[in-house]
Amino acid sequence: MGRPFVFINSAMSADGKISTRERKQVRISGDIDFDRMDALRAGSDAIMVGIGTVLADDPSLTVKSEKRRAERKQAGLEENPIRIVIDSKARISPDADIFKKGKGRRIVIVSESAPSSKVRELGDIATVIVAGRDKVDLVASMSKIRDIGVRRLMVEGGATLNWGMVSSGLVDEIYTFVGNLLMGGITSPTLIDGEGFTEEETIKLDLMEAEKIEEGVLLKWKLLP
Ligand SMILES: NC(=O)C1=CN([C@@H]2O[C@H](COP(=O)(O)OP(=O)(O)OC[C@H]3O[C@@H](n4cnc5c(N)ncnc54)[C@H](OP(=O)(O)O)[C@@H]3O)[C@@H](O)[C@H]2O)C=CC1
Ligand SMILES: Nc1nc(O)c(N)c(N[C@@H]2O[C@H](COP(=O)(O)O)[C@@H](O)[C@H]2O)n1
Repeated sequence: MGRPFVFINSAMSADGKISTRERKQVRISGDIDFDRMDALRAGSDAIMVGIGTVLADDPSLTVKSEKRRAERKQAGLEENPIRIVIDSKARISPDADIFKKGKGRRIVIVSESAPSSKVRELGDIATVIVAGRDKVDLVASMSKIRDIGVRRLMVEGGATLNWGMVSSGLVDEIYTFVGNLLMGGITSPTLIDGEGFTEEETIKLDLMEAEKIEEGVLLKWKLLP
């Protein structure tokens, strides 16, 4: 029981947006920050994203460095951490890059409302976990993935999943690279969307680190209880 250590890693514009109003992947990080992200991936047991990110970006979530993949293999691990998608209605395509690129286990977490034919189809290429009735229950999901050995979980967004995780009290640390650009837009996704907190509910943070990287800054925050 319990849950893994959970951290969110994200890149955002100076005005707090993680993508533009087109909701497609935007290069915010430079090479150094992408490499830092790759090291975080390689050091995690699993990487998790929401279905919104899969539909928008079609990420592979693989470890890009050959050296890091080799080090994982030497340590008796799969080349890539487990890749997890939160997808209540099983909307992910079997042709998604998460399934096609790189070796390693894939998990799709669906709700009871997912069509059973699609769940069966996904069962051929991934482990399907059911948690929640209409929407994925994130608290139950964390417990289930902890039970299968995930101790360190990297969450790579997007905005709605970040909200779900933070508002459920499931996040320990947040790392944000703030890039030197402005995106604007009332509909552009921010680091954390969802319904938002009231003033009393806001979550206080402890700044662990602030480092200038290329033309931006990396901020590492710990969430306070
Ligand atoms: N700059 C960066 O670092 C990053 C940017 N992005 C950007 O973020 C955007 C995507 O974000 P967004 O559209 O918010 O999508 P998300 O990736 O956050 O996925 C959200 C979806 O997850 C599903 N979900 C299921 N259960 C839950 C739950 N309990 N809580 C929250 N979500 C749940 C919902 O779909 P359903 O009901 O169907 O299950 C929901 O719509 C894209 O524009 C992408 O480019 C993404 C990652 C990193
Ligand atoms: N750290 C970071 N910086 C950026 O500038 C970004 N746009 C992102 N996006 C994330 O990276 C995923 C792509 O992963 P693959 O290269 O396909 O493995 C994307 O889906 C976002 O999660 N991250």
